[in-house]
Amino acid sequence: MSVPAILLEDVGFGWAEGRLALQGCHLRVPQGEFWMLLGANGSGKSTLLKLLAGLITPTQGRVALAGAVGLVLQNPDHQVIMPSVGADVAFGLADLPPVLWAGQVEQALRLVGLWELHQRPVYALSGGQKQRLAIAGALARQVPVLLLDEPTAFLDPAQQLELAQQVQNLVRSTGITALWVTHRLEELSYCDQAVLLAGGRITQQGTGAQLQRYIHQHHLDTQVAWNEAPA
Ligand SMILES: Nc1ncnc2c1ncn2[C@@H]1O[C@H](COP(=O)(O)OP(=O)(O)OP(=O)(O)O)[C@@H](O)[C@H]1O
Repeated sequence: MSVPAILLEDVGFGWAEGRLALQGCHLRVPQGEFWMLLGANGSGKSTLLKLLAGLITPTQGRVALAGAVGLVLQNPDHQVIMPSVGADVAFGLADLPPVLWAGQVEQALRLVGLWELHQRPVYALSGGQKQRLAIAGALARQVPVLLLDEPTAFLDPAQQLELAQQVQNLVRSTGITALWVTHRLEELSYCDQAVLLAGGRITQQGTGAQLQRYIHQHHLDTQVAWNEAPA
């Protein structure tokens, strides 16, 4: 079996003593696939992404990744910091020799369809364009794994599905692996596989359509907190 892009083996994590935000989590995401992670408020989605991004370390178990990760946050205003599109992507490459910057910036912006706007001020971008700029920042650093934490939280429905489609295309065209956290069932149509988190445990895995069906059949509301894993 080939080396997965993301591997969790029996992972647990507690923010506070005696209470685990994640427990017994097993996950194996093959390289070059687009996966989604779904769960109610407080189910542990952000905690899991923080573990994968290396911001916290597991209390139990093992996390292994194919390489560096790029993290895309809910609100692009928290990570897009330079005044223009091109400058923002170049900023993330500051530790590379400047001779490499131009090519990598152009390639990354072309992949997200923003090259024509590389001189545009960031304040003149739409919400969806800003999220694509944040994704370009990660692509320019040539990370093998992209983690997206509710990237559509601030987008209207049309931009929301457009971004999901664009990430699906990006995964197909570049071979990068993406893990996308969401509350929104309609986004599941774009992923290769999805997993459901409930009460800190991964309780279901399947295609987007299978997860949509499971959630409807069990009358789960992914916007609302359930403390227990569903039966
Ligand atoms: N920095 C923190 N310190 C203490 N507890 C935390 C911290 N971050 C999260 N938690 C707790 O860990 C549990 C899981 O939270 P987490 O933010 O991972 O859930 P989530 O599924 O991402 O929720 P949401 O959809 O609301 O973002 C919750 O009980 C939460 O209160």
